[in-house]
Amino acid sequence: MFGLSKLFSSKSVQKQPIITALAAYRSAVFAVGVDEKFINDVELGKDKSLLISLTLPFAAQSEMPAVAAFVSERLNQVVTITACVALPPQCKFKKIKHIVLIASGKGGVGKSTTAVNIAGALKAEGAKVGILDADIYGPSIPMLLGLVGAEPSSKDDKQLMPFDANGIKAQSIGFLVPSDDATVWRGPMASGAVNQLLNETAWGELDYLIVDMPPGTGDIQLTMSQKVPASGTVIVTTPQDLALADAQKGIAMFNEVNVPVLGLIENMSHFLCSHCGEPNHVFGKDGAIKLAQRHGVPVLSHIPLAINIREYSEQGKLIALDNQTTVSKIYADTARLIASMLYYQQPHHDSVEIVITDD
Ligand SMILES: Nc1ncnc2c1ncn2[C@@H]1O[C@H](COP(=O)(O)OP(=O)(O)OP(=O)(O)O)[C@@H](O)[C@H]1O
Repeated sequence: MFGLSKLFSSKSVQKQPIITALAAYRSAVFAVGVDEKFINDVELGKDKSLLISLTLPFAAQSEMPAVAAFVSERLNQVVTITACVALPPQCKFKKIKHIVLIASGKGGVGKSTTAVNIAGALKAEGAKVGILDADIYGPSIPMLLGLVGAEPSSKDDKQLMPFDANGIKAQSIGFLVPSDDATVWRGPMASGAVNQLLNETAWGELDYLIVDMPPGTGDIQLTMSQKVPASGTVIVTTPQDLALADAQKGIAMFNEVNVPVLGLIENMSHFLCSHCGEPNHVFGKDGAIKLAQRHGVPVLSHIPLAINIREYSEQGKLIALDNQTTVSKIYADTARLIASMLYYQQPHHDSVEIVITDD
């Protein structure tokens, strides 16, 4: 997949400076540069510009213009980079490469809004994406994806067909169970229902399945996080002390069940003043950063309190897919970071060899 056979199809291209320039690129997403094994082909255009084609092992297409600008400056030549996304073949569950839980210590912090927009942003970054709404207390994914009233269907009476929302495959516990029933559920019952939904939906091939978890850190959430074969979890919090205290419980819970915490997302982090444009930290400042530092996890993003996030949600549209908005860039940055962390945490990289000598 990442072979070098087709690499440098144009004989007149000098390969080493290109490899060196790509390797020197740095960002939070490409923290160790763009590896030469991602290069698919390099061609010289008629106008002497370089056309580099990459196959990325994680969803990060929207970063290519920045990589191209960097390489272009280094080589003093016009550079265009195109990229497709093909994750390494290992699957976490059936044909699903990664399952990512989106969780929160308390309700109402914007977990579901964040989950659908991360799913949308990963799709926009070139990945095959699904979303599973496991929030038995208040399944809101159907509303957020404009699927209210949709009826689940089955092709063969064995597997449920997922819904298609903007190319994202979606399934919700809300389609199957009235939410009033959920108040009396115990952990094993809830996690059994979610596992059934995970197992009995015809997801097909997915790079990332985002799971919108029920809020909180009780028996239900604990059992679910043990049972779903997740690659990692992202905890959504708001900046208030109470939300942060609950987010801390979330980190402890996932540590207990050995699900890696990829990071925190601080939602409703600040409000941008419509008059002066300055960020106003209505609910407090730096709390998420301090919490993250205490637990050795990163803050993946600070998402503002923005009227258009709520408006898009209420219309069943994904703001992450509207690249005219400032907010969509934040979701895109977050999605690329999550994708990159999932790739680099897998044990398929050349390990660093430590050599101990006598001198
Ligand atoms: N960054 C934001 N800016 C403005 N409004 C937001 C933002 N994030 C979420 N909201 C709004 O806050 C409300 C709650 O969001 P959401 O349903 O995603 O929260 P939740 O944490 O999933 O809730 P629950 O605990 O009930 O599942 C919604 O009206 C949503 O549109």
